[in-house]
Amino acid sequence: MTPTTRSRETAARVIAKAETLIEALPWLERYVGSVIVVKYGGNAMINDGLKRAFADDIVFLRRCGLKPVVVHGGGPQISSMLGRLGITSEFKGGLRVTSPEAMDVVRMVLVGQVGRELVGLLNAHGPLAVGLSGEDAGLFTATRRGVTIDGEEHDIGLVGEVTQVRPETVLDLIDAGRIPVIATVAPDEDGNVHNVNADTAAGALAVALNAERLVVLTDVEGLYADWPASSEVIARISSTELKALLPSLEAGMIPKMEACLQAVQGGVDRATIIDGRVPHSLLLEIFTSEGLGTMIVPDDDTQSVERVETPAPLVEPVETPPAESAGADS
Ligand SMILES: Nc1ncnc2c1ncn2[C@@H]1O[C@H](COP(=O)(O)OP(=O)(O)O)[C@@H](O)[C@H]1O
Ligand SMILES: CC(=O)N[C@@H](CCC(=O)OP(=O)(O)O)C(=O)O
Repeated sequence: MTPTTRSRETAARVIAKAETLIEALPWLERYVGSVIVVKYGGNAMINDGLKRAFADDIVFLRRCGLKPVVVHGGGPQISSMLGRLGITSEFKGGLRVTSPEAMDVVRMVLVGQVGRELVGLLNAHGPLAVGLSGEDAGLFTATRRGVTIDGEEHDIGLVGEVTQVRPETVLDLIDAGRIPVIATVAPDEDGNVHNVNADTAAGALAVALNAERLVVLTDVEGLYADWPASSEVIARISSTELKALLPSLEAGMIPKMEACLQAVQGGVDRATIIDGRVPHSLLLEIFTSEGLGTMIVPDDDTQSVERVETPAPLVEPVETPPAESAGADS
C-alpha cells in the first residue's frame, strides 16, 4: 500500500473546524431537550439540494437531542397546481382567496405532495418523520376568517385561523423520538376543512407546545426595514416595536410577522425569520452566536443573545510551515 500524505495547510484547515464545532456547545447545552418549531416556507423550497440540506439540518437537530417540529407551507406549489388546472390564484392581505374548488387543491398539494416529499427526505436518514395535518387527531380547529384592508372587511372564502390546538399527538411523536411534519389544513367545528396559512399555524403550534424557538425559513434575508426600497435587514426587534410596524407590512410578510408576534406574546422565547435560500441557515441560526435574519424578542427580554458565551478557542493557531517542507508532511 502506498502511504498517503497530508500537507500542513490541510491539517490547519481540519484543526480550524474544531472552532466551529466548539462554538455550538453553549447552544447545544441551552437547547437540548427543547421543542423548536421550524416553519419551512414554500418559497424557500427552491431546489432539491436546498430541500435536502433542510432535511439534514432537521435531522441534525434531532440527533443532537433537540426536538424539532416542522410546519411546512407550499404557497408556490399550490399556485402552480391551480394554474395547471386553470384556476387563478388571488391573494388578499397575504392570504389566498380559497374557493371550495381551490380548497381541494390546497389540501391535495400540502398533504399529498409537499408534506410527503419532506417526510421522504427526512426518512432518508432513518425512520424519523411522521406527516400529519391539522385534521389528524383534532390537531387544529379552525375558525373562518376574513381580512381587513384599508378598514374594509373582505371575505376570502375557506380560510381559517387556528382557534384551538390539541398538541397531544405531536407530543406523543416527539416523545417517541420522531419528527412531526405538519400540513396546515384544518377543520372548523362542523368538520369543514379550511386553508390555514402556514405561518399562522406555526405560531399557534409553537405557543401550544410551549416551544423555546420559532424559526421561519423564507426567501428573503429577513424583515426589511423599508421593503422594497431598501434591503437593510432588521436584526432584532421587540414585540411592541413589531406591533407598531405591522400596518405598514405587505404580502406574505403580514401573516409571518403576525405569527411571530403571537408566538413571542404567547411565551415563545424568540421567533426568527431566516433566509431559507442559504444552505444550512437553520443550523447557523441555532448553533452559532451571530445568527442571520430577523429576531423578534419579548419586550422584557432578559435572555440577551450575547449572554451565551463562546468558549475560549480550543486550538492555538497553526504556524505556517516553512516553504521547503510544505506538501511533504505525512
Ligand atoms: N418588509 C418586508 N421584508 C421582507 N419581505 C417582505 C416585506 N414585505 C413583504 N415582503 C414579501 O414577503 C415575502 C415572504 O413571504 P411569502 O411569499 O409568503 O413566503 P413563504 O413562502 O416563505 O411563506 C418576501 O418574498 C417578500 O416579497
Ligand atoms: C390562507 C393561505 O394563504 N394559505 C396558504 C397555505 C400555504 C402556505 O402558507 O404556504 P407558504 O408558507 O409557502 O406561503 C396558501 O394557500 O398559499
